[in-house]
Amino acid sequence: MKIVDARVIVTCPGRNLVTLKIETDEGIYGIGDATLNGRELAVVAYLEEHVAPALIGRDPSSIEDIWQFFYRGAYWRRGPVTMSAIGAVDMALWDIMGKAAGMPLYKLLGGKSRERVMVYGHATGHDIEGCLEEVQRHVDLGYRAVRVQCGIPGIASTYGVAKKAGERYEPADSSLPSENVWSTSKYLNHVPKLFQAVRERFGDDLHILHDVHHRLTPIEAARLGKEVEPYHLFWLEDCVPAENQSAFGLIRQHTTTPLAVGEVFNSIHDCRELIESQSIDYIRATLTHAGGITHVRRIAALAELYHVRTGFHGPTDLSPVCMGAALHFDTWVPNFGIQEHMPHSEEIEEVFPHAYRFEDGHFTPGEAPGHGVDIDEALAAKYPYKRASLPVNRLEDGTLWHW
Ligand SMILES: O=C(O)[C@H](O)[C@@H](O)[C@H](O)[C@H](O)CO
Ligand SMILES: [Mg+2]
Repeated sequence: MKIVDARVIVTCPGRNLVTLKIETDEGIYGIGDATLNGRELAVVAYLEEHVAPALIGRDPSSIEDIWQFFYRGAYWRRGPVTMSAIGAVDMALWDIMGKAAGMPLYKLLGGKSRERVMVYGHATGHDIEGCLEEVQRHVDLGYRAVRVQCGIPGIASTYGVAKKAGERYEPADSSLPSENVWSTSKYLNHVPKLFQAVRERFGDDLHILHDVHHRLTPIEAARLGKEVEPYHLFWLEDCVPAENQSAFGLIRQHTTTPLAVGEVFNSIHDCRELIESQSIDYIRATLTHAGGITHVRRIAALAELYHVRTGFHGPTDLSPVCMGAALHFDTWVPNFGIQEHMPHSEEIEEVFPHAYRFEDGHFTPGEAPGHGVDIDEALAAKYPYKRASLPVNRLEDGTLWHW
């Protein structure tokens, strides 16, 4: 089998999504997700100019060699643009090989380690009461695990809070970056009350997750972790920016609240120190942004040695193609923890028909060969690209902060 074509499809059914389609001389094709929220066209250019032409004529079953070719061969290693491009190629090749073998991807990877994949949903509200209503809605839908994010009194807008109750939270909300305001002290004074209220209303069994979105310093994160210990969070996510990985050691010394990190990581080298020092409990690097299945399974294998489990990033800015492939990976990977799930809009679901199904707080990847996600190109073409940027964040005195 030989690759005869590789094309990039950009569509915006409510948000920009980038898909790589690789076709073979045997009529089998595979697709991969290459979406990098707010920087989509950088990956498109990388794929079109530097990757697609070099794929033509190759044997799609040489997945490892093709991965190494684009990783080592670029000379300029790592980084979100390069690794998202490689991730899309890799996902599409595994899809092709699954289709050629007539097997769902999870079987190619080594078969089922579990019957179904637990996911967490997103409950957001402007205040604690609004948040509790949203948690209730998720519990009614069957979710066993819910991420809770609520507005902070005295701060006009904050990460993770949808504009209206029940609406999807889409951070890339304007053409150029919008500006949010942040106050660490207001946040730290308020947020423990949210978890207390969720526990009081929903009891001990519901898994509660929370995303700090990189905003604290290590000692502040340590304080938060300690204060919320009585509410037994499933995890506290991205409590500090992770460039300084040894900082997690300080947080760890102070708290037993489990820590999750890694949605912005794109290589095993970003994860290594955190995993080897056992400073984290869940690793969030996922297939699109971290070089596809071939690379992320190395990360998962390293993590397994240190009792770290997977908790893949799964916002709407990753397309159903990544979600489908991730659900196969989650079904197979021995050290699975949880999978993030932010439902895509109906328009997006129509553009990307898929075999995966939600039931009772869990997903199954389906039995279709490959990753089981397709793209309706004619429909995709009806939604042209629209520039959208992620916000920036400033402290109340105007200092630019982490968003
Ligand atoms: O935990 C999450 O799902 C993430 O933090 C997202 O909400 C990011 O903000 C988004 O992916 C940026 O593009
Ligand atoms: Mg996050």
